[in-house]
Amino acid sequence: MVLYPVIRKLLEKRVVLASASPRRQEILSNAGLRFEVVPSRFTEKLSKASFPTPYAYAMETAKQKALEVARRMHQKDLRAPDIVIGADTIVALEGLILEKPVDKADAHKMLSRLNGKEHSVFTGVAIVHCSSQGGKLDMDVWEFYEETRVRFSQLSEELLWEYIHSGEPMDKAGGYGIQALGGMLVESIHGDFLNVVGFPLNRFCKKLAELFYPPRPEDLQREKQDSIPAVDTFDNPSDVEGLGSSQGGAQGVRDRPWAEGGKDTKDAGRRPTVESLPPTPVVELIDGYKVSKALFTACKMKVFDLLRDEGPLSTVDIARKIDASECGTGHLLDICVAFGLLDKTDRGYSNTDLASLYLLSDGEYSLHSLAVHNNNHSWHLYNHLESAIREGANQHQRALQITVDDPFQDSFYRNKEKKLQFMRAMHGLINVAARQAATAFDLSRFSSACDLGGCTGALAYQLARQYPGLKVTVFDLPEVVEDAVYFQPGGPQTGQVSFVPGDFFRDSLPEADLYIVCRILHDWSDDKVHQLLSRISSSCKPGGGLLVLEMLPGEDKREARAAVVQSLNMLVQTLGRERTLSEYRSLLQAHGFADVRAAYVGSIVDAVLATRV
Ligand SMILES: Cc1cn([C@H]2C[C@H](O)[C@@H](COP(=O)(O)OP(=O)(O)OP(=O)(O)O)O2)c(=O)[nH]c1=O
Repeated sequence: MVLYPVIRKLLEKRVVLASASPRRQEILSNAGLRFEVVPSRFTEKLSKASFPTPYAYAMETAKQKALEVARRMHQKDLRAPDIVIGADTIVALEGLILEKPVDKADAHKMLSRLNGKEHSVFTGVAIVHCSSQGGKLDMDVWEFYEETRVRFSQLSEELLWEYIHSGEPMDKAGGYGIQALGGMLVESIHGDFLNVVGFPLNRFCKKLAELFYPPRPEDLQREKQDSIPAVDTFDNPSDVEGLGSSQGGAQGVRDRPWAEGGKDTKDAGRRPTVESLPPTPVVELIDGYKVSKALFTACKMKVFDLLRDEGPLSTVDIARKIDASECGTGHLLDICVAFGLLDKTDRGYSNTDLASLYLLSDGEYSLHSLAVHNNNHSWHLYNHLESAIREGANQHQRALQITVDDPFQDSFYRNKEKKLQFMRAMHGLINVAARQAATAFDLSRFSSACDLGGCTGALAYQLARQYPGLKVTVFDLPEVVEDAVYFQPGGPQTGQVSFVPGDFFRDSLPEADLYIVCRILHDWSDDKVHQLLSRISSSCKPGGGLLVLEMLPGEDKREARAAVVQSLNMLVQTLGRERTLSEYRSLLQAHGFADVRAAYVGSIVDAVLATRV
């Protein structure tokens, strides 16, 4: 039986499971999927320390497993499969990632760690859609993860060893198999059981549904928010052709790279009525600014730092320490709990993992300064959004009484304090995206790179970490370079990175095999972008590369929410806008670059790589 038409859609495709795991094979074939099994040869050796979260590591490993198989099959057959599915399951406990034990002693170490405690099992899944033209392989990747919480009973040493001697732990993440003898170790589980066994089938079906079929308004009403749409939602004779039909899918639509939103002729002209539309999304949209402002305020008042240093704390204690009213503090804390930033127990409030990772003022992936910058700067500009829309121009003059020819020199860097705030904000943001940006393409053929407008060097250090043979020059304004030293991380890669002060519109660019512009082109008007590209093009040798890291909105601008929001932000704050892949392709080709390729890697930047002819 094929339960879901989304699975049935895949029956028409050549689908490959890039996994040797017998559990994954069983789960997918039980669901009615037909596929070939080609185990991946990707060795699971990514540096765990370079990932902000355990699930980011699992997703990247899953992606690399699938990409390896797609490339190998394409090379061998000159015909890649249509779809390659990769997965990686890990166990995470107190910031530690546990994979398969290497021997019995290792299994014992892992099981002892898990003993009597709750841990998370994450499975990262990558669905790679392949197409080839003229022998060249194009791949779009769709990634997601699922988390299941599992609690172990308190187990005796004797029982642990007996279990280890059964041999079951050896090929399983965390050293146990919940589906067999290991089930006896487990006291409770919260979440998808199959996710623990190696494949989150339910979430997989939902993802496929998202990729193929945009929901219709009446379906939103009929289904629970997070449910798999009912069969008749899909069984529509005018539905999309399937994965293979969306030529260059990810180029056009990123959130659903392979769907053809709005093409469903049966729905054309249908209007949602008040009775059929759930009001919640609109109310949530209206309330969005209240939540943002609460988050900014909690950051500004350093609530998360306080709880890291002294938590758990009660409302009264927090109010006293942040010098605020008890009633106001209570509201602020409640909002943080409701949005998953704080936990509340009998002992008081404490940071969740999310807050510890992103909202402390000094964490590696801290977005604290970004929140403060939004509060202190962007917020004022957005008060004049209507004027920005009417005039099609930024609002520095109205909001801050500043005439802006150059948003950086005239506004963001207008005094030392503002400059450092902006640098800190960008540093956190780029750090979060840097790993995915650095590995979106294999850059190992380049021996030198120049990151134009590379600010604190966040991307440069990550590139150095990923490519030990690469020398990276960060080229930025003198006032930025003078303070970049405050952001230098420790570690051997610092020797690969150097800073050169200069203005990329005026001064000669450092020599490099690869030029990089990360979130730079979107700041500028088309004229300025042409100027800059022309300067890069003159400096770049034939065969050299240009890597553009920007968000890529869908061609029809309805998709890729984060990108369209960011484009609006560019209007309000700068002289530029986000551009689509085809716009970048034309720009790059006009300046002597060819072989323009795109990788859709994340919500902060996507990547476009081109070669100088
Ligand atoms: C926690 C747990 C994991 N596992 C398994 C699922 C995965 O097969 C394995 C984790 O290893 P993975 O590296 O995710 O997968 P794999 O090596 O088996 O296969 P491949 O890399 O070729 O895709 O652990 C269970 O079977 N039961 C469990 O309870």
